[in-house]
Amino acid sequence: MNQPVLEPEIRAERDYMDLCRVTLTAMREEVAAMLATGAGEGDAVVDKYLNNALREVRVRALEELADLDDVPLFFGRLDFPPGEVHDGDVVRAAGSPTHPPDRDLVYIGRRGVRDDDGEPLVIDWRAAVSRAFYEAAHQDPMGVRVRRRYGFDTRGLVTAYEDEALTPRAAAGGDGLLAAEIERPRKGPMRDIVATIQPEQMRLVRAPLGDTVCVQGAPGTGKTAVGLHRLAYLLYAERDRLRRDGGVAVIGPNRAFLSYIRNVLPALGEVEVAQTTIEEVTGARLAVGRVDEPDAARVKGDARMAEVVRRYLRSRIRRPVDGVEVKRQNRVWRVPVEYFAAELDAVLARDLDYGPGRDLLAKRLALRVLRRMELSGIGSSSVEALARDRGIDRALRAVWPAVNAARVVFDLLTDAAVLAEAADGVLSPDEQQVVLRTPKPRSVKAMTWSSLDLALLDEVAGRLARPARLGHVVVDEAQDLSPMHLRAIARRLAGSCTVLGDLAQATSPAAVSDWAAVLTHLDRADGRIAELTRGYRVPAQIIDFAARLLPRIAPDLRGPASFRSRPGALNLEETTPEKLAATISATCATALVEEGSVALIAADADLPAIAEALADGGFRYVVLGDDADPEAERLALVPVTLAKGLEFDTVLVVEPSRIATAEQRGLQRLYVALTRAVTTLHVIHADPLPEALRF
Ligand SMILES: Nc1ncnc2c1ncn2[C@@H]1O[C@H](COP(=O)(O)OP(=O)(O)OP(=O)(O)O)[C@@H](O)[C@H]1O
Repeated sequence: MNQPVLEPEIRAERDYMDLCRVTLTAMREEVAAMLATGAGEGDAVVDKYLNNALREVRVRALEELADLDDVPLFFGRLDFPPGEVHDGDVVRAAGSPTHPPDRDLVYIGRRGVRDDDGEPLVIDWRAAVSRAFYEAAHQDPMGVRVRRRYGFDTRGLVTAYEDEALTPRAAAGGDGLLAAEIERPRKGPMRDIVATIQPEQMRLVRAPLGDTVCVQGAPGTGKTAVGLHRLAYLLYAERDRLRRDGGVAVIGPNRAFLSYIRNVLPALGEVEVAQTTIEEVTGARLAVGRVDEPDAARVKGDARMAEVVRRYLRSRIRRPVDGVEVKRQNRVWRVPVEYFAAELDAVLARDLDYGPGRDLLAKRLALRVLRRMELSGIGSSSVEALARDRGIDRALRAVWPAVNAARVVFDLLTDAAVLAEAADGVLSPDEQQVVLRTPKPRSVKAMTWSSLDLALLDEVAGRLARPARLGHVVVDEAQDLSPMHLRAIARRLAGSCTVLGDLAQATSPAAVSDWAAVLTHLDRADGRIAELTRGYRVPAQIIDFAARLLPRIAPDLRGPASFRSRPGALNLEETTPEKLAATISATCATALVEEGSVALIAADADLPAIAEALADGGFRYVVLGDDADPEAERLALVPVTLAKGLEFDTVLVVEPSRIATAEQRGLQRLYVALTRAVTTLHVIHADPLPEALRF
């Protein structure tokens, strides 16, 4: 229900926002002063560690209290009958616009703001009382009488508000501010959506920490937004536990995407989240230098490769032919070969991974020596020290050699005999052939690595030593991960995860094509699969056009029901090869007149020529994937392989048929490209459109 704009009311709300900002600044200054003066710290020597910990907490608090000028400190208000909500949530601080005796007001914002006396000015959107802001409905008002949403200008100043009376008889409120928020021209990285999270999204955001949730959703249904907000919610609700379990991380498809989402969590006050890619997780600092052919990718990404690795490592273990000799205290202590063999059998019976098995064998041999020493009255050594003795090390090298993960992968992928021995009965001869690297790189150092090689490397490394664990992981664009990638994530999961993706956008040949299987590879088969069906980003005219590809790429999926309709949003511009460059230039020029971000998406191979033509025409742009700052120019040239997860106000997709034929899953790639636009899509082509798109 739209209220006429009452100037005094808006002024009062602005004043209140100012008060909140001043209070936040004071909170921050107080922490900064304590940090500077060392207030509360103990003795510099005796309490060194405690002091350091206190300083770390204060530095983090400062980061969390960072104030972004154009981000409003509250975005909603709930009006309850007096006495209805917990006293500590109600705004009573001096300076609040009204202290009406007939109602309790609760302001909702990105983080809680309290005055000197601890009285709340703004309640965090994740607090229990805030739930009603998102979920109160006419059928179930949750005690709320009026829900107020605010509109802001680009500087974060209140310019409007929308009140919704939540009485059973009232008509449903309009979606005016939601539509305005979505259509607000894009500038820079992704924004948070706390002010307008929808009930179906909020149910996923607030899923308990123990729940693994897998969200399938068409383009623009808010999967990424839901994943990031769930992380913020979990950190609010279970921060200590998540810290204890190793922290949290977001795994995204590439650096361009991570750069795009980088501000969302900090804007919500969450600065402790690692944002990374699967290649960074698995790569042990090795970079990706090549892409596998589809046939090779399918085999390398298959979970059977884990068995190949296991067998290879097992084959390195040999029976002992000599006993063990340890020199200590001027004497030689011996473990006869038959006892050595017995220890080996005992360790093998435990079926441990390669690294822990090796450590255990060393310890058991050391214990045997130690017992002999103790029987002789010489017991000055520890098991740990003895396990590192040169004699034990020599014996282990002959029986259970230490291995290097990169070397193992190199041997498996470059030596047909080594692979055949490990993969016999697991991979067919054809499959073995397809993963072998020819010509063979000269050395491990000379090897270039694909994303799937790195997943293999991680599988080996994971059997040598357990990687650091994480309390919760959000995996975005998960439809592209292979079983081997998913195993690498599972290895690091101490708790649950949030899996986000769209099977229709799966472009990787090694991708798992159903969510139940994804959850099984993640070792979270009991995870819940949910679907988001309302599309927020893409207007109906564009999504309906793109959805023509669905029968070919994902026959079981439907396009989203778009939240918005924009007549004129879709423009098909057919031209001739001679006029293609001119058409592109003219469309870019028109698009740049409007406010907001503009992207040109084309097949990777076509982009350099298009870029050159645009440069000749005097256009300034950034090419995504270069080191250049993606926000340096309004026009971005996007190689289609980097478009996933991104969005722009206006998008030009150039020569769809060339995108469709550039790779095996080219139609899926095209579906991604066609669904990046928030307001307008221009499809520019001289070649005929792919058949599925023709009218
Ligand atoms: N409740 C909401 N309020 C405001 N904006 C929203 C809401 N939900 C989604 N959006 C906006 O819709 C756009 C798409 O969201 P998001 O990128 O999370 O979708 P996605 O499902 O991950 O898409 P893709 O499959 O293309 O990666 C973003 O601009 C996001 O801010």
